[in-house]
Amino acid sequence: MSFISVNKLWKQYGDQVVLENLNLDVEQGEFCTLVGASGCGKSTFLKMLLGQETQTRGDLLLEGQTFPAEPDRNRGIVFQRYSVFPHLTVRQNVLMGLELEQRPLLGKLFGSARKEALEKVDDMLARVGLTPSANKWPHELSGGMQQRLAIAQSLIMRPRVLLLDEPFGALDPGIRKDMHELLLQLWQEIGITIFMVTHDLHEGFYLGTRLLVFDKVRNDPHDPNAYGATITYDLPIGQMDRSLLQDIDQSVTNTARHQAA
Ligand SMILES: Nc1ncnc2c1ncn2[C@@H]1O[C@H](COP(=O)(O)OP(=O)(O)OP(=O)(O)O)[C@@H](O)[C@H]1O
Repeated sequence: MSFISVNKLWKQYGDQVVLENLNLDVEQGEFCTLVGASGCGKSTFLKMLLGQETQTRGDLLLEGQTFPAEPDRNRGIVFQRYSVFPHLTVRQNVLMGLELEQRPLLGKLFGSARKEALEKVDDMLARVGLTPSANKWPHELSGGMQQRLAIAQSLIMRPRVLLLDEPFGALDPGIRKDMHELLLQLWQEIGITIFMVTHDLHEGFYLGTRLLVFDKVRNDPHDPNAYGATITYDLPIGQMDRSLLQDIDQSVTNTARHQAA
């Protein structure tokens, strides 16, 4: 049995078919990168993995069981735009998840429970290089630091699956590179399963162990909503040659042009 199984999965919004017939088996610890033309349903797929959206048809299974219909601690997500709380310091931002989990009503920990939680928080801040900024407010951080905080906030909950929706899309190239190294290091240390959407095929190729290409194989010019995207390539990275990368780039660009027409 696979860690995550996707069987004949479809997603429709009204008359619009967004995703059609997705089939996928993912093992624990895999790092899947998702690429595809804008509007091909990559974020929608992440939302289904998160439990924020439900499929129209088909199965989405976590260890053979239907995915929980609500976001829970199994899954953490980081978006392109910073999702941290502006009124909490860096340390409080990371602590909050633990407090809400252990004291859902009060949202506060005391005594030894708080001390223990703060040790975990400080360890996580050290991992993402934010120890010197622990008492700062989010607005005092750079974009890269805010994304590191968002990642720390997700990872402190020890999710089994980390979902990343273009997490580095808004960052400068130099900072992006640093974030790549940090993410690879955390992924190796923690052994978490990652799904990451990116617009940058080369980023997807560099970071993942497996590249999933979302694309439309069917197009009706008179009814652009009639068909959805599916997974057209599912490739173990490392066994791919440059010409295949160019083919994928071309195919994704063609779909983007179709959609824009
Ligand atoms: N809640 C919703 N209600 C109706 N339509 C939606 C909803 N969410 C997404 N869509 C539509 O589903 C399609 C896929 O959107 P989605 O955001 O998943 O694409 P994407 O591949 O992630 O795009 P991008 O790369 O631009 O972020 C789009 O046409 C979008 O308008």
